[in-house]
Formats: sequence, structure tokens, C-alpha cells
Amino acid sequence: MPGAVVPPKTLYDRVLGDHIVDERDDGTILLYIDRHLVHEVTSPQAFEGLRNASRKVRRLDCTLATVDHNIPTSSRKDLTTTEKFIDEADSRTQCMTLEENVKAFDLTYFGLGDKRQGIVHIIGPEQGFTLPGTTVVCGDSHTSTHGAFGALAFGIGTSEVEHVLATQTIITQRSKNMKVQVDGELAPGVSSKDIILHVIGQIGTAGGTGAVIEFCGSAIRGLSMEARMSICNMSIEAGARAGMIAPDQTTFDYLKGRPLAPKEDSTEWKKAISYWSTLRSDPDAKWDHEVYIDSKDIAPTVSWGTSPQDVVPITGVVPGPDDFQDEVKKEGCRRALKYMGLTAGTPMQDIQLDKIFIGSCTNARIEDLRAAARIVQGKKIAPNLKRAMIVPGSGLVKRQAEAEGLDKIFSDAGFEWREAGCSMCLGMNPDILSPGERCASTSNRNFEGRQGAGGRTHLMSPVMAAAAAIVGNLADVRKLAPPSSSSQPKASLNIEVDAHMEEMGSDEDLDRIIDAPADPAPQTSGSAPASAPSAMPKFETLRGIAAPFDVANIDTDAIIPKQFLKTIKRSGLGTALFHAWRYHPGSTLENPEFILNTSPYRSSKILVCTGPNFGCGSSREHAPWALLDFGIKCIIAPSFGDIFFNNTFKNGMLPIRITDSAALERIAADAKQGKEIEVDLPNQVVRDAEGKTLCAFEVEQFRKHCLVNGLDDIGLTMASVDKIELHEARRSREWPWLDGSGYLARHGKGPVEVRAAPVPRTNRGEVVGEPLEW
Ligand SMILES: CC(C)[C@H](C(=O)O)[C@@H](O)C(=O)O
Ligand code: SF4
Repeated sequence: MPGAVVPPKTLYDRVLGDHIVDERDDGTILLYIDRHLVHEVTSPQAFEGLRNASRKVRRLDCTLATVDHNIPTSSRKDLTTTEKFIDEADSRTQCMTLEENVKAFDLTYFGLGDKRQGIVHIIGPEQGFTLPGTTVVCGDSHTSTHGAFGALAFGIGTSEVEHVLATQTIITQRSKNMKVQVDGELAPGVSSKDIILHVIGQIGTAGGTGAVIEFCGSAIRGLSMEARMSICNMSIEAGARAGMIAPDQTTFDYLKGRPLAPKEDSTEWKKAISYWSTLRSDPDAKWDHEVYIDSKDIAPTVSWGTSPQDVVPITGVVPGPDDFQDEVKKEGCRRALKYMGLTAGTPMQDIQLDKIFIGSCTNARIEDLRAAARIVQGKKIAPNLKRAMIVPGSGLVKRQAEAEGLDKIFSDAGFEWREAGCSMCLGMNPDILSPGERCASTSNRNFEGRQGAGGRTHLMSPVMAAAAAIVGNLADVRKLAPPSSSSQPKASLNIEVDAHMEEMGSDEDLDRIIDAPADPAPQTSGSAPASAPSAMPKFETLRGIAAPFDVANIDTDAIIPKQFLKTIKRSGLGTALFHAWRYHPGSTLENPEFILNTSPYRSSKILVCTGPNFGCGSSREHAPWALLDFGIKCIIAPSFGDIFFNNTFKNGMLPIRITDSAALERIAADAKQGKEIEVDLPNQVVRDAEGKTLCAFEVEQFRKHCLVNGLDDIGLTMASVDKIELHEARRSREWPWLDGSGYLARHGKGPVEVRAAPVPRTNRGEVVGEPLEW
């Protein structure tokens, strides 16, 4: 009898397949999660949910927490406690809430006093927490970074964080397979950041929607792990669920000796290498989309607009509306030029800068700092710059850089040498742009207001940002003279350290949110078993006013700007919805032109967006919370950012994809006339006010079932605990190195204590060895 024919698989199919705990006929998958990273912004409400339902964290050994978004990057020389160190009250509360939670739930935590603290996506790989073939999640969209190891890594919302903490699984669906192949040798001055900016420029920010992208080809194979991480990091900016690169010798060499990787040359290491070596796509694997790029077409690339797809080679000029075909894109260009204060046709290298930011989870690894230092060495930053910052991605990156003397090179050139954190990538801490300031940034998002309200961001690689710092304008690194030791006069710096409050809009708004009443108690009763499905509001038929939007790529930063992410509650965010569009800058004065400020749209229950990719970008579940708090329960659009799409369902909301543009226009026409529309979920149709069907829509059956019956999926998943245990038994047998034993912090009373060398324990807490060294 011939054996069964196994269909060819992609790397994604393989990793997904090895983590399926259960798969329903409708394609809903219960996926086991190997590694969970936690930070202070997206976890408070998740821990609160656990507490309310008397649930525990299922796998302490697979969960690692740190603070990164809110923390100041000023010197920690005098650090005593987090409480004393963080001045800004809401940031302090969020960080201290995490500290309380890691204590209460007994999690491993790299706090401010720990040299291993850093941006989640830097510390995971650095510690060997991220391993090939694993599933990795975090309440953060740039979790895609970890895909550089051949891991299936993606961002999740806070409800999903709670789901993973409680069950170590996630409910998901199969993504499409997309291949981006980059071949050939990179030209001088071109780095992996240029590759990914170029790719996004080609495929657009919705180019990867619904897909997992595998990056392959000779150019990718030739990259270091750091460079691969920058590429996978930004796959979320291409709209993809995740980015992956098949592990190879470069990957294995990087992992050798990392504290949480299997010990080099041990039986486990050998077993791991032989499994990791199978993690690749079959030559005849089927792809839903394929993109081929020749390295010689990639120049040092910079962004000009307010979306990561708005890129040109540094030798180019600012484009204008006439350079685009369709009306939505022309309008997008006009809007971006206005926001960025640019005129079409201006050579990119004529654009003068105010600030430089070298940092973020995209480009703050040791290799990035080394590359930037090579450009800067022996030179001074341009006198027109107000501030130039180097923010290492982790405490360990910082120490390594200092050991190599990079800090001195940067400081001598006039840069500030900061402590690790997210910093000016999104400015939840004091590091922000003031309105109108223009920044060369190695981060990943150039959305309106991303680095500070009214701030203007140009994305680029570390060497390009270093070159820009020296020139004071956007600059072509290839033109810069080789580093010389000749000393030039020191530029005078006008450093604005405390400019951060200006963008907070209104303090009143923030206070309203922070002072909002506590979230309603969950409907699971205290005596209910931890596995009982708890109730969510049901969604059946919704009738109401629909607000029309015709903007493409409405990102979650626009839906709810970062200054409102500091709440530790889910409620009260409605007043901050679309804050930058809804109010005049820096005030609570409404912009009368913004649709939700006009009648009848103030009472909208539905939002109809004719532009694609609604809710792209950050994983912040604050976006659906803000919409819901405003009164909007349903969003209709041609396509959605994946994480936002998931997050809405978890809050009893319904996102509807309508790809038929005529049908979408019919709904939008009624919305524009201020007529009510009706969304009937059980029958899957949208009707007009008279009850006439405007169109039918698709929805995954499991999601529909949960919405219509108001079911919370943590309770549902917990009812499958036997299947989860079966998977865990297989996991311990086949992939024993995944049962982490490295970091189980033992906490005493008082501030969170993280031992320098924790004792290895099983996930049940039994000691299984001597303290680890690193
Ligand atoms: C705060 C967090 C939810 C967010 C994300 O998901 O990306 C942040 O890291 C960002 O870069 O905007
Ligand atoms: S993108 Fe920026 S804010 Fe988000 S995790 Fe990375 S460094 Fe932090």
C-alpha cells in the first residue's frame, strides 16, 4: 500500500501544525503558546480579569515580563524604587501595577533595577526565551520580530493576553501563506531596514493582510539575526499577521550560550538543532502570494509621509498627488504632505531636521549601535539639531555598547546616551517631539502624532539616521566621508527634556479616563468554577446611525493616541476616541468638521469606512474599548488590521468585511444621508432603514456563535483542558527544551525581587537544579 501523500508545507504550516491543540470544522484553531512576553501597557486589565475569575497563570515558566513603554530613559544612577523614579503619575501607576501583578501571580520580571530590562522584543531573543519553531505572543504588535528565528510570533490584544495567561493557548484561524523573496547582494549603505521599507513601499501597508510572510532569498540568508529581526519586526507594518525566516546556522550560532536556550552541546541542544533544521518550506510549497525583489533595486530608503508605505530612495523627491492613480491615494498624499509640512517635488536631502532618534525594537540592538557609531565616529552632530538620542534596546545592549566604547563615540559627537526603553518610538514617556518638530527615526511608525502630537517622523536605518545627525538634513549615508578622528567644534545643543506635557491634549480628558469608575464586575460569579464560560454582552441585531469615513489605513494610534493607553481600566475611553481629529490641538475644543462631532453622528452605533485596512498598526485593545465606550459596536470596512479585527470580537463587537465596493458604497450612501442601518448577525445581512437588504456578509461561525450567545472564550477554552494537557505531554516528550525552567523569580514581601541567578524550577515550582549563571 503506498503511504499517504503528505502535501508540501510552508514553514508557517509546519510551526502552526506542531502547536494545534484542537481544530474545529469551521477552521477555528486552539493554538498552544510556547512563549508569552508581558509589558505594562497591555497587561493590567488582563491580570484584573484573571483575578476577578479566580484564575491563575497556567505556565509561569513560559511567561516573562518587563517594563518598557512608559519608563523614563534618564539615568538610573539614583534609582531606588519605581514609585520614586517615575514622575508622571499615570506611567508610574501602570508600571507599579505590573510590579504588583508579577508579585501576585509569581511571574519572572525584569524590572527597572535589572540589567536585563529592555524592550520586550529585544530581551526575548537576547535571553534565548525566543527559540525556533515556537509560538510567541505578546500584547504588542511588534511581536512579529521573533519570527526572525523561525518562530510563529504575533501581537495580541489584552483580552487575548488574559486568555494566554489563563490557558497558555489562543483561539485563532489559519492565515494565508505569502513569500517575499529578496535575492542578490545589498549595495553599500543599504541595510535590512531599507529592505523592509522598500518591501512595504512595494506591497503597501495592507499588502500582507491575512497572511504570514516568509522572507527568503539570498539577501535574507546573508543577514545577521539582528538584521533579520528588523525585517520581521516591520512585517506588521506590511499588514501581515507575522513574518518568519527559516532558522539556519546563523540562528543556531546566535542562540548558543543564551541563558534560556538549551545548553550548548547537551543532548537537548543536539535534539533541538535536528528539529530546528526541519523548519523550512518545502520547495514545492504552495503560496497564496509571492513577491520577488532584486537587491539592486533597493537604495537607502526614507519615509516622506504618515504611513510606512510612503517611502522613496534618499536620492528621490517628495511625491505629489499626481504620482498616484486612485482618488483615495491622491487624497492620502495631500493629507500627508499637509501634516508633514512638505511640498511635492522637494528633494528629500533638502529636508531639515530637528531631532534624531536611534532606538526602538526595530533598530536598537548592538549591531545597530555599532553601525551608527561607525558613521558618527570623530564627527559632531549638526548645530541645527535640538536633540539627538541613542536609546539602547536593553540594559545588556547598553552595557555591551559601553564595553566597546560606543557610548563615548556618541557622547563625543553630541548625542545623549540614554537608558533602555521604547522612548521616542511612541513617546509614552517624556521623550517626545513637540508640535511641528521633524525627526529622523530608526523606529517603525510614522503615523500622525506617533512621536508626539504634531511631530513629523521620517523612518530610516541606523546608518541613515546617523548620517542625518551629522548633516542636520535627511542625508545619503553613501556621501558621508569615512570616519575621521579630526575634532570639529562641538555643536551647541538646545535640549528640551521636559517638553512632554504639551501633547497630552487636555489633562481633563486624561483625568476623566483615569478617574472613570472601575470596570463593571465580570458576570462570572465568584463561586463559578474557573472553567465556566463567563458572559459577554450578546450581539444579535444592531440598528442605528452609521458614521461614514473614507480614509484608508486608519491606524489604532489615530483611533486612540498613546497618551490614553496609560489607563489600567477598560472603560471611560470614549471621550478620547479619535482625539487628534476630534479636538483642536492641545484643547478640549471640538473640531466642528470632524464627523463624530456633527449631528446625527454623535450618536453613531456603526462606523462605515470605505478605505481599506481599518485598525492597522498597534495591538492596543484600547481602540475597540474607545469605540465601544463612544457607542460604536460595529465597524464595516473593506479590510481590517488583523489584531484590531480579533480585538473587536473579544469585546462583543462585530467587524464586517465587505470587499464588494458597490455594496460598500450602498451602505456608505445611506450613512452619508444620516439614515439608520441595521446589522443582523444571525442572518448575516445589512439592511437599510426600511428593512431592504443592502448586502450579505461573511463571518466565521465560531465567532458568530460566541457573539450571538455572549460567550467568553476563556471559559470555553478551559473546558478543553484535557486537550491542552495532552499537547503539553507531547511537548515535554518531543521538545523538552520548551519546558522553561530558567526564570522563576521567588518574591518576598516588599518590592519585586528578581534574583540575579534564579533557581531553576518546574512550572509547578519544584527546584530542579542549581542557580543559573549568565
Ligand atoms: C502599546 C502597544 C499596544 C503598541 C503596539 O501594539 O504596537 C506599541 O508597542 C506601539 O508600538 O504602538
Ligand atoms: S514599536 Fe516602539 S513602542 Fe512599540 S514595542 Fe517597539 S519600541 Fe516599543
